[in-house]
Amino acid sequence: MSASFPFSTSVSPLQSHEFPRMPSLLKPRIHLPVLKPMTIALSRVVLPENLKVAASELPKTVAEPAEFREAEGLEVDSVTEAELKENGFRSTRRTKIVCTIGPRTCDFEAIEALAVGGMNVARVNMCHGTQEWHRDVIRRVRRLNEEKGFAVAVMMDTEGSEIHMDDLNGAESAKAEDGEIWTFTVRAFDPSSRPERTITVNYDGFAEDVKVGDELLVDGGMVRFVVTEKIGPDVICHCTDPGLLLPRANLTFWRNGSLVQERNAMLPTISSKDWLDIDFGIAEGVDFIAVSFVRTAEVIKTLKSYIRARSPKSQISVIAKIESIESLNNLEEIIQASDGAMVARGDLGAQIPLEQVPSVQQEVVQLCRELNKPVIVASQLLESMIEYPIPTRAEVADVSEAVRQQADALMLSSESAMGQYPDKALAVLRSVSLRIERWRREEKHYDTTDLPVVSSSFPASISEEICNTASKMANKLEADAIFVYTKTGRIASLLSRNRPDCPIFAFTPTTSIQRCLNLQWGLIPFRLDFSDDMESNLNRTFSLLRAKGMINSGDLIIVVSDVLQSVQAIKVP
Ligand SMILES: Nc1ncnc2c1ncn2[C@@H]1O[C@H](COP(=O)(O)OP(=O)(O)OP(=O)(O)O)[C@@H](O)[C@H]1O
Ligand SMILES: CC(=O)C(=O)O
Ligand SMILES: [K+]
Ligand SMILES: [Mg+2]
Repeated sequence: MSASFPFSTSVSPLQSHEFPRMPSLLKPRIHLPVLKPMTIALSRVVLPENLKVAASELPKTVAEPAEFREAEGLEVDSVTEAELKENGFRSTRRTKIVCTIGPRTCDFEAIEALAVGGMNVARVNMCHGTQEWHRDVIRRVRRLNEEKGFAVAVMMDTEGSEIHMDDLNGAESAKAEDGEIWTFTVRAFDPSSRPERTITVNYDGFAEDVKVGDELLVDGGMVRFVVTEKIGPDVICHCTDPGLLLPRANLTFWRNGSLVQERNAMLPTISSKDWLDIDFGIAEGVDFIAVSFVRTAEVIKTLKSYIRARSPKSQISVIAKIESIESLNNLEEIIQASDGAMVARGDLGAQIPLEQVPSVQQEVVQLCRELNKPVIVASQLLESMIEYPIPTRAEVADVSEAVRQQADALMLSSESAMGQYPDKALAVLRSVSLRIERWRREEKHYDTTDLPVVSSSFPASISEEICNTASKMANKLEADAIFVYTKTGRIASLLSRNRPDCPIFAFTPTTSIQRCLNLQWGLIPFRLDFSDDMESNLNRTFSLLRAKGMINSGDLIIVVSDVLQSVQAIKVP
């Protein structure tokens, strides 16, 4: 596994697409019924956490304390349930979808529409908005889960110490025309006193670090300027590639064809504002924290131990965003230390030549799979859908490629945060994922990847081998599904990592692990209280799922659990 990349340092030209396009015929949007989770009471064995008794020694049923009865039954995301019933579970979507929530999608109805459309994870980006704004969004997602039976996870994305422009005093964008003179400054202004064509930069060392002749790239080259003069805190620039400046757009500067990394490279990965946002995220109980501009594994380890100390019981997963050159040089250690990774192609494409982004994407996706970490492919998947109701053919090809690589999840950014067609963009991700996944199965593109051992202890490596074997068995026997009973989620991940042909029904007792599993490829997470008596667990789940119409008698199920270290092949009675 190679973790270093040879980079050329040339600046690659890429313009924003300016093709005029015709209004087009749209596929009808998919409307799925929203169903309440159904709770069916059945008697069962309740085993206290600290009581270790062989399953065979347990009575088949015991009277249970009242507090357990509440949580009894089987809960699955209501949209997943509808999909399972509609299409049969062999054809459910394996690739997960993360949607960034922004001004266009922040109200309850809009979030609900995204959830109905298949959003698995809602992302809030702390670069934008206030904590209050994000708190409202997070609570709406939680309320939606509670009231309407979704299991949408929440991801908080840190701002990080990137250099960016100000928020344009609330304007949606500003247009920079070819040849115009703009001033980038470290001075701040009141909205009323801001001079025309003047942008405040958030990094105090900015005016000192840039030199006359440097190129200033907005959002990785969507708009370009050249520095013509420096006057104290003001940097006077000449626009060489016109385009739209968006609020808080990222800025990089380049000298003689290389990215300039002077003092900004010394800024901390997690700024003091980020630590406040992290405290906020822990308090709000987010499921994932995505760390921007990670450079080393150390920062991930520090954050993970901070979360453990602040909130020992929380299940927050830390996602490393791969978007800087340094992260590529330390890729393997970073991914190893994290609970997952994101190929953040937006900033990545501003740090390395664009033509190197696809190979880095493939490398990160592959490495994550080897190390058993979920991976998200992010940014500009459907960029043109910010303005247009259908994607370009090239965008569909890009999404297809990420699905073909079997990334765990795809992410919408501006398309869902501030675009005109968030629901249509989501529907495109869904339909392309379904089509490409089916094509891959039909073509029998079976994976022959030999996955390296990831477990560090002997018992863990037994579970790992069981999962590998179970997946192979499922493919060979053309099983309808794999059922996995897991308290920690680990063996569900190990099964997902094998990318088997059939879906994986993951039963787990806690809602936080259920939400967390929602980011991983091919997993259909259910919340279910189960016991150490696998026979009774199975009988119970079979009858619950049969009653819901989600499985049928005669379906072939491969069963794995962290209770029994075994693989079973069972026909649903
Ligand atoms: N909470 C928000 N409030 C206002 N605008 C937002 C919000 N979240 C996102 N946006 C808008 O959507 C755009 C895309 O969102 P995204 O999260 O991808 O941000 P970004 O700043 O481009 O990237 P990064 O993830 O690198 O921070 C942003 O540039 C911004 O214009
Ligand atoms: C998502 C993100 O941070 C990026 O693409 O830069
Ligand atoms: K961010
Ligand atoms: Mg970024």
